[in-house]
Parts: sequence; structure tokens; C-alpha cells
Amino acid sequence: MISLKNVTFKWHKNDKKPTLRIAELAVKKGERIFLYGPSGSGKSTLLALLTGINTATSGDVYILNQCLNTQSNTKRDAFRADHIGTIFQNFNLLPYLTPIENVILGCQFSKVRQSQALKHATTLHKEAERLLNALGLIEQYHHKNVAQLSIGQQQRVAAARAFIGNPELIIADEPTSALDANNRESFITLLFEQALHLNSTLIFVSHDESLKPLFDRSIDLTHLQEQI
Ligand SMILES: Nc1ncnc2c1ncn2[C@@H]1O[C@H](COP(=O)(O)OP(=O)(O)OP(=O)(O)O)[C@@H](O)[C@H]1O
Repeated sequence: MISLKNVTFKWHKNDKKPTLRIAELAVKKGERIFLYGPSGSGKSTLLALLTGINTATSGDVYILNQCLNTQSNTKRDAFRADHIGTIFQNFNLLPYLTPIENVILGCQFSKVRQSQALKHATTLHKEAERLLNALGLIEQYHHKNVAQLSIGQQQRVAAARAFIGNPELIIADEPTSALDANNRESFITLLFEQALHLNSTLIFVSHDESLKPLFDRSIDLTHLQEQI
């Protein structure tokens, strides 16, 4: 599913040391990975390589057997839209749209994800409703402006948007940092239910190491980094 070999990444070509040095990283389909490390260790930088937003300075990044660093920007953008759902720390929702409209945006740029979504429901609207319900946002909130929802409710919208159209890989960058402990665990449980249902691989970044035992595997980015 994910394979990195001898990867380095420098933000600027004159940087003395690379921000990332990873000799090897392999993640299997359906695995739920907890990625952690101190602030500035490169977690977000690694996620940007996995999503093809940035490309490795050297080495290879394979996602679903596609080598991202040899693809054009346009191909990588299309690959990301088709195969990767992302949940950001600040959710990146459009505040003047409803939850349903925000969720549908998740497959707006991908015919592949639209047709996958339409395997579950007759319209994208119905599929957005189904996912919002599955992630615990009850119907009375589906048509409000997102800006009127609580942080926990917005987070469910962001998760539903990531899952629409069954992307094989879900990347979550500190999605629970604004929640209290109880809400954090219940949100992760719902996230896992969806990931299991769709057999999606989940890469979850957090500073909260108490969440580790919930995952199949934890990766400490500081340990993963090596001189190569
Ligand atoms: N756009 C950028 N240009 C140059 N350097 C950057 C850029 N973004 C991040 N960095 C540097 O890369 C290093 C890793 O940053 P990154 O954001 O990946 O860490 P992180 O582990 O996600 O941190 P945090 O837990 O605080 O979010 C830091 O030294 C940071 O200053």
C-alpha cells in the first residue's frame, strides 16, 4: 500500500541536512497507523510526501504501486483526488456551505470517487447523508451552515468528506487535538468503523500518545529517521 525506500526530503536544495531521512517504511492495506514524534520532527512533511503535495529529494515514494516522485504535478493531483482522503487539524471546511455540501466536495474532483460513492447510494447527496449519520452527525445538523456547528460536529463532517467515494488511504493530521478525552476516543472508534468497512488504510498523526494502544501499529518518526 505504502512503500518508501531511501527517502530524503529537503525543503531547500541548499539545506545542509534533510528534514526527512527514511531508509524504509512499509504499510499494508487496511493497517491503522499511529504516527508520532516531537514538534518539528517532520510528521507533516512526511504526510505531504505521502499525499504527493511535495516530492522526495531522493529515493522513492510508492503509494498503491504508483511511484509518486516520477509523476507530473497534474498526475499527482489527480492521484490524490482519486485515492486519498484527508482530515486536517483545522478541518478546512467551507463555512458558508452545509455539512452535506462540504462532504460532496470530497469527491468533486474525482470521477473515480463519484462513481464509488454512487455504489452506496442513488445520489451523492444521499451518500453524504449516510456517511454523516455513520460518523455521528444527526440529521438536524445536515443542512445548517458548517460555521454554526461545534468543533466536534465539524470534525465529523471533515471525516465524512475524507471517506466519501472510498479512498484507499485516509490521512488524518492531528484531527482530535481540539477534543476532550471522551470525545477523542469515540471519534476514533467511528473513524475505525468506517476504515474497516471500506478497508481503507489509516495514517493518524497525533501528539497524544495515550491513543497508541487503539492502533494496529505506532511509528515514532524520530526512530524511523536514519542516516542514509
Ligand atoms: N514550508 C516550509 N518551508 C521550510 N521549512 C519548513 C516548511 N514546513 C516545515 N518546515 C520545517 O520542517 C521541519 C519539520 O516540520 P513539520 O511541520 O513536518 O514537523 P511536525 O512534526 O509536523 O511538527 P508539529 O508537531 O509541530 O506539527 C521543521 O524544522 C520546520 O521548520
